Amino acid sequence: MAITKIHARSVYDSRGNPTVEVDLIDGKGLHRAIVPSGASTGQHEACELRDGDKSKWSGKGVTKAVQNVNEIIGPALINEHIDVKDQPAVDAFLNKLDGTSNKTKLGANAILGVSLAVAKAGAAEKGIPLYAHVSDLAGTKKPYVLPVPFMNVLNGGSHAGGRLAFQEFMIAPDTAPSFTEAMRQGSEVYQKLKTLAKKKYGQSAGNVGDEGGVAPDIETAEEALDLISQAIKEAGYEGQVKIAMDVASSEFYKVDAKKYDLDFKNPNSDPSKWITYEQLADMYKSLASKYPIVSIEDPFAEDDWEAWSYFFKTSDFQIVGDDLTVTNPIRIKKAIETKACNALLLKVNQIGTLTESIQAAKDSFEAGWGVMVSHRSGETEDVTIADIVVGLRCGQIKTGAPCRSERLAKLNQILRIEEELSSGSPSAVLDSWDAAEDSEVEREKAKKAAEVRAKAEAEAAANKKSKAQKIEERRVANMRKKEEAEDASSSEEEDPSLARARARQREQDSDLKHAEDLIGNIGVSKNRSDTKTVVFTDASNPESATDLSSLPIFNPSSKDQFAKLRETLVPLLGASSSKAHYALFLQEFSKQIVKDLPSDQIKKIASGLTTLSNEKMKEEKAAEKGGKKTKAAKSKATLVANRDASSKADTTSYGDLE
Ligand SMILES: C=C(OP(=O)(O)O)C(=O)O
Repeated sequence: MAITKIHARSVYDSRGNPTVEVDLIDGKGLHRAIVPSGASTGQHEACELRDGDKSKWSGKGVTKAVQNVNEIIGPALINEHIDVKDQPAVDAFLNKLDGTSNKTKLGANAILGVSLAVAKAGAAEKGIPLYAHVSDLAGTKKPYVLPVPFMNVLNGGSHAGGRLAFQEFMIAPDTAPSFTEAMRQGSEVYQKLKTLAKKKYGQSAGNVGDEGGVAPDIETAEEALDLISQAIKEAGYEGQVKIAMDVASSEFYKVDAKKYDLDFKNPNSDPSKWITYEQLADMYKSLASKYPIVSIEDPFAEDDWEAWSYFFKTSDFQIVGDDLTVTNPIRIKKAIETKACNALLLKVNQIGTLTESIQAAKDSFEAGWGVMVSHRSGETEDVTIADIVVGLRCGQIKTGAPCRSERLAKLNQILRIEEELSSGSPSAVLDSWDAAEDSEVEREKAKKAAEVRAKAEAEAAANKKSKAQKIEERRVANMRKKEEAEDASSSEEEDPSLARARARQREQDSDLKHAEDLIGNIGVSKNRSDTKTVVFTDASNPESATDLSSLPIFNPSSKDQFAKLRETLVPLLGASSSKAHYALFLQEFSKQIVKDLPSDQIKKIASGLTTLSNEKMKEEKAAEKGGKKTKAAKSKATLVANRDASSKADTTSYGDLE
């Protein structure tokens, strides 16, 4: 469909600064994109063209970039007649038109606005959602992966006042069973945090920073992490909601001294307190040993490569490159080669076109890295990154706190996508710390597990059959005995009806005995209508029958009594955990013992099992791989939904919990 018009204008971002908005019109209608803008920008980012005229908007005007779209890019692109579905051709044309390596001639903000508007036009022409179009462009696997939202709930650094040097403290609800549920957990923790911050630091601590997080005037990372940990605990998500940090350390790196200044917002900062990268690395490790930190972004400055490689060698969590890699395939290549980090922060405006952003993600995946799609601190109502994170199957997004509409716009869009993909039912977490590219491995694992399960079930069925056969054999043998007995009694001239009754009784006794031998020695109460009575009979001493239900241990009512019951049963049952049929036994057992509970209680139990399973899987993976890739995989979260014909969420891995 031919583009008939491309028009740009200057609008405002969430900080009240001008930014570029592009409208593209074709036969399908209007397709609009608005460009975001960073504050802690990396030196190596593509050029954001600002007017620089201090008399207007303090030099932040974008009238030149707008003009470039309206007078150069728009007419040239319309004239070129490139198919809007062919994003690589469009973006290659835009780059050629600019002709510089960093988009300094036309401006990355001008180019990106057009690139994203074209992507929306391409999706509209195909009649599919933008995330599906992005997925087609990138050639990503299915099922789709909904991301874990890394929510920046406490703002510091260049995004807030106060003395705190580290820029972002995020919560990651990575064990939630769906994106919807992750949002609930995040929002509950956030509200708790706000209350706690105000209580501890006064009313103004509830004021929010650029990305919607609270911004109390605190000085150290420990203080921030203590506050967040307490909020997680009070919200009831201890052990479930994790923490991530974006240190944005380029902001406080002293290039000449080669040191980091944690007091960088103080104009009279004391140079004797600036620290080396080794000291900063020790600080991160010590924090990670105290708090559930799963991911650290920009721990070192953008060109302090030595520090990155040093840290990567000796740490065990996700290390994300932002200012270091700037979504630029050349810098990503260098980071891969020097083993500087294991995840990419993907910001579309750092590189300036959708095609190059897709390439950056693909290069990262290929190296076994994680990819976290990111907003900028200066944002707008544009939600394109929500579709990009789903289309690229990254599994992680950071787009601020669950507060301020420019942040929630993206999160709300993912809620809509989740609803669309799962037709209204919550999609399942297949593996909350599994990387998107690892899902293949997981599927293989699940297939193997299903085969093992099927084999065990077949064996169990075969065993059952042979027991039934044995009982039948016994029955036939008894019949024979009965006939012999009848023959004998008739020879003794016994009353035939008496002889038959005696033989029948013998047969019944014999059947019961054999059934006990075969099935085990737990007998069901003779009073079958009272299901609570359970009689245990010792096979070696049939006279000694015990009514288990009469024992006080099996009749608990207080918390302590239930604890006692648990302490008694867990080691008794757990002693068989290595046996072949234990897992099968537990599947049925757990279903039966919860079936009378209300659904919300069952859900809680299932969620506890999911958390346990995720932790186990992490351990297993770490044991299996034992190497660097595990770090990235550990910190990648996936909420997976399947866009098949029925649009149902893929919950296959939860079969066992159903
Ligand atoms: C989102 C961030 O902030 P900014 O947009 O200011 O770079 C970041 O540093 O990751």
